[in-house]
Amino acid sequence: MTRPLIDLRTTPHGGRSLFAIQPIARGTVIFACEVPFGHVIYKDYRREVCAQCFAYAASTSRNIGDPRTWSIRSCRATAETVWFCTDECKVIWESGVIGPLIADVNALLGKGKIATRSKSARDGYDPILPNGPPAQITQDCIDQAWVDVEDLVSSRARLSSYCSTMNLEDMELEISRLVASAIVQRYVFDHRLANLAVSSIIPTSDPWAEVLDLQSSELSNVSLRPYILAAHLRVYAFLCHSLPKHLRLYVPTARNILARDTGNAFGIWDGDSRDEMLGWGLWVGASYFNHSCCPNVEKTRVGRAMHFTTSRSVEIGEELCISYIDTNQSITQRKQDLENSWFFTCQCQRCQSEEPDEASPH
Ligand SMILES: C[S@@+](CC[C@H](N)C(=O)[O-])C[C@H]1O[C@@H](n2cnc3c(N)ncnc32)[C@H](O)[C@@H]1O
Repeated sequence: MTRPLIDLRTTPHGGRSLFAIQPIARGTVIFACEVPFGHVIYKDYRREVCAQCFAYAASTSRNIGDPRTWSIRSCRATAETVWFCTDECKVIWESGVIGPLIADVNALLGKGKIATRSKSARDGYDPILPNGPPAQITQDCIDQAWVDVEDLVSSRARLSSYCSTMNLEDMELEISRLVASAIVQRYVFDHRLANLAVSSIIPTSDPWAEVLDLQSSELSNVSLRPYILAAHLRVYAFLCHSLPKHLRLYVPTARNILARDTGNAFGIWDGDSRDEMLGWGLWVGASYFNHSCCPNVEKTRVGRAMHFTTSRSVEIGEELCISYIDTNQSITQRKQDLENSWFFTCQCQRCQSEEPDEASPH
């Protein structure tokens, strides 16, 4: 048996993080997470992204003469149509349980969205948070807003009436699809309908326990962008309304997923040059990599999997970090990006040693 290369430890500066427990040569794959626990491909890309391996038809790495959308597809009456790059991908997807179930659910969400759009509220008033976001965001007021929405969804009649006038934005529908796909995976796991190959750093047999173990950024996210609270509550009400009965049982877990999505999700990019972001997903086991502005690990998407490879040789005891942002930027820009999108102040060695540059004039 090979000795493990990495270990999860608590740091003084950035919560838990991964460390090398033996010297590691450059180019070593130190961790691979095979499938996302919940993902979404943006609406505009769905005909161009293979539902099985996420290959992008209009990728710049393909020949210009190639068709820019896929032609192989799966279309069942109950499901949303999905496209594939090859017959082989179609066979793999159709023989699985999760993909077809997610396509069924997405068809329901798509119908729900059409209904809500045609009757959308005109003045932006939303009874879900009637007084708008709280002036001072605290954990208590977020908790209270969730108690209030719970009250709304507890009555099927009030929920239907609310959903028939709600104004669900396109991005909120995408978030609903991500949450719904995670709920499907939880359902599949609980009912032992398929083996979930979710590789983890923390040994546990329950992928849902892994999701709950991820760091929540609910308070920091809502504090920085108060409109997110209403968006999350709308997504929740929409899912309570639209999901089939056997999945509705799991909808209360939506808050846990929403709280952990921002801060742990990875973009699904076209290739490593990050030309286009096609969607995003939660590769749960992979979310323990901290950020460094001088990283020693590179993340690569290989089909549905995320692989993590050392970009230089690493000594025993060294922290293993990826980069969450473009590290070719100035320290001011990096700091801003990390604070705005990831809600933390970077404590990496490079940021500690670099002098702050002149802030750009506004
Ligand atoms: C994807 S999680 C990484 C795992 C996380 N440390 C944990 O305990 O679950 C991202 C969070 O880790 C922390 N973090 C990551 N990189 C950091 C850094 N360079 N400096 C400070 N905190 C960092 C921040 O709290 C950030 O929100």
